[in-house]
Amino acid sequence: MGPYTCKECSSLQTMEQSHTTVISNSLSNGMSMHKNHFNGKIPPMPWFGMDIGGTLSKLVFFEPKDSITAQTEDETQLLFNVTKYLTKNSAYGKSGHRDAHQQMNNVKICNRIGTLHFIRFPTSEMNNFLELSKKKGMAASVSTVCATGGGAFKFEEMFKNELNLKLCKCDELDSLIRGLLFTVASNNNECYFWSQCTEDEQCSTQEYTFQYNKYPFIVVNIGSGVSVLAVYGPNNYKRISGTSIGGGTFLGLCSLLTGCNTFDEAIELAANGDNVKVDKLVRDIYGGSYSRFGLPGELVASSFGHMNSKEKRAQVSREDLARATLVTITNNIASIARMCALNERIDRVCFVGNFLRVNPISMKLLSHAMDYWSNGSQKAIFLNHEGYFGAIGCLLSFDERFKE
Ligand SMILES: Nc1ncnc2c1ncn2[C@@H]1O[C@H](COP(=O)(O)OP(=O)(O)OP(=O)(O)O)[C@@H](O)[C@H]1O
Ligand SMILES: CC(C)(CO)[C@@H](O)C(=O)NCCC(=O)O
Repeated sequence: MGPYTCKECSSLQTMEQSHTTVISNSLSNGMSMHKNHFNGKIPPMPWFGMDIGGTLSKLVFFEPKDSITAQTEDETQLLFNVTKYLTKNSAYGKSGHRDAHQQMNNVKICNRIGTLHFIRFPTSEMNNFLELSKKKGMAASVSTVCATGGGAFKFEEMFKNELNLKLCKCDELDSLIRGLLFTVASNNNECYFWSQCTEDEQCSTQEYTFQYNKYPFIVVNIGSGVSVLAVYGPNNYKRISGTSIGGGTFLGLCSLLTGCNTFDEAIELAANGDNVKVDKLVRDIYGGSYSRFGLPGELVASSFGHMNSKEKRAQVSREDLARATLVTITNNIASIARMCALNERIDRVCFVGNFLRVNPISMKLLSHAMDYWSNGSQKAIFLNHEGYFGAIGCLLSFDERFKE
């Protein structure tokens, strides 16, 4: 992960030519931060980081809360208008949402103290987002947007043509790791795990003190598709595996099988269904467990294995099908994560990505699978800002640009 991942941003490149002062590091994870004084100024606000994914676009907005005033009256007014629009609403247009519960206070970026606001909208609504940005004056007020995810490449021309905005492109996995390390370093209560996941009633979340400055660890990013990374240091990671069977697959298959229209609806259906009516279990084949190889009777032997029977098909509900789809996708991800962790000899596995949004069923399944098959040696860790690390890391790379 190089310091200059946003190489294409010409305005920032110009800024770099002015003199740079090293400031103290607000991250204690080894990523040193520097402040560039281009004529004594840092880039004009508002500051955004954007992660344009295959399904969802994530926008992180930095609202300054310190007493440092803007350089010009125009800047103050523009910032005021944008801040008011973004922070006084929690819905934007038809499909934009602000996740107020994830708001991060007292964050230090570019030596400014402020609040991070988290907004998401479907990437398929990009046209409407650009229209709204124009209408609300956001585009006019912003000089630079750091963007990551595949969409930073796919929509680059569109941003230029529609908003006259040049995207400062950052790599999505660099941004993910940078954002994750920063967030964990900034929030003591960012990480948690699920304990006692075999007993559904007793299964609950517990805060996890993640020693983020201790390496290595695995990151499994479950977005539309899945990327598995092994992180060996703040600037040292590799993408060790991936699968196309991810969050997009769950939503796609679930929509086909149940006719549901949204992710939240799919999860709600799954919460009220039973996969045992759809899946063939070990006990359906053995009459009990296959003890010789440690396969309990309740284990799914064959996902959707009952669905070849017309009789069984007549007995399943939409809820059962949604549950079976969720269990199938999640178990497959758990298997890949386990094998990766084993191969790399790493025991801490962080699961992130918006597939885990409002999705305790998958988190419990992942936790149980990691724990059970590793005899307790591998640990599944979850983070509160699940799907926003790419966008956070992207905003930070704005800051990182000011390295000497
Ligand atoms: N409101 C939502 N709308 C659509 N999908 C959602 C929503 N909330 C959660 N999801 C789930 O999150 C997944 C997208 O996650 P995420 O935003 O992390 O990935 P992405 O950046 O869009 O994808 P990729 O990284 O593969 O390009 C969806 O495939 C779906 O399973
Ligand atoms: C293509 C990306 C990296 C886009 O975020 C993601 O969707 C992904 O990792 N998909 C899985 C691709 C694979 O390894 O099979």
